[in-house]
Amino acid sequence: MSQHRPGGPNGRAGGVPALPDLPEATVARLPEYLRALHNLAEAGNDTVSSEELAGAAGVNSAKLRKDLSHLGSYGTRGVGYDVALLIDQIEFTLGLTQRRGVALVGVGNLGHALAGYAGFASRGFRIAALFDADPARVGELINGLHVRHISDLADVAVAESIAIGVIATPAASAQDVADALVAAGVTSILNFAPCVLSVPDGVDVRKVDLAVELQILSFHEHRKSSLTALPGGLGGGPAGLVSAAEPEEAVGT
Ligand SMILES: NC(=O)c1ccc[n+]([C@@H]2O[C@H](COP(=O)([O-])OP(=O)(O)OC[C@H]3O[C@@H](n4cnc5c(N)ncnc54)[C@H](O)[C@@H]3O)[C@@H](O)[C@H]2O)c1
Repeated sequence: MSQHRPGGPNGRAGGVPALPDLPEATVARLPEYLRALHNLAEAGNDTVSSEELAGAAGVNSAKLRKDLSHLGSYGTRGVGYDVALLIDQIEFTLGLTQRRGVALVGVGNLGHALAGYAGFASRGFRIAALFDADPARVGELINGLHVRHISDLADVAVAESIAIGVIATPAASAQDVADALVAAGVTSILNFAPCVLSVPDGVDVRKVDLAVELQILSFHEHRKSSLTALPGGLGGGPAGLVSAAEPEEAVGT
């Protein structure tokens, strides 16, 4: 994933007290902690040690303690963290205590799968509107929502308090869709189209591209095979290739 965040999160919350800024890598790990905490709560755990929670979230415990200290959460020596309290703190920090309306634009192969996914609601998101430009798709009922024409976006965005727009159109249309979302007052965009979007300051864009993830894994496969092919194994290989590779944990932290 990549992120473009020109404006930063502070100072534009419109009446809501400004949250402390957090390192981007910490923000990216908070949802993992939250998922692990919900699992622990469902299994009947009231408290959790930093080691247990770190293991469940797949990070090291020192990093977890540092991340949670940004939230003012330090746990209790010998007891650990209060699971319910930590869930509240992370949900508050991530802004999940307020349900945010999501509009999905582009209801083709990918859009259908996203629109039909029940997991968003259980994690705090309501898909409130579906849009497409193809008249043949308009009116189709998916998961209780009728697909609307993209020309209705501005009106529906206001009526449904849309906060986040998801773009699942071909790349060629994605910038137009982003412009329409921004014009409709949407300030957060999740872009599945394989292209870079240009947006004004104050609009956050996150990009999801599974092909990029596969290409990164391909690089690691390629690198592993180049290392094992060398006499002596690790430490060899083309110098630039080996020195350019950093452990995933070290990136952006
Ligand atoms: N990020 C990922 O991992 C990932 C995975 C698969 C597909 N994709 C991307 O997702 C996008 C959608 O893929 P798909 O297979 O669902 O394509 P698709 O052709 O099946 O669906 C695209 C839909 O967008 C609609 N559309 C086109 N222009 C529009 C506009 N201006 N406004 C509203 N709707 C518009 C089309 O009518 C169509 O229904 C593509 O950009 C594709 O490259 C990304």
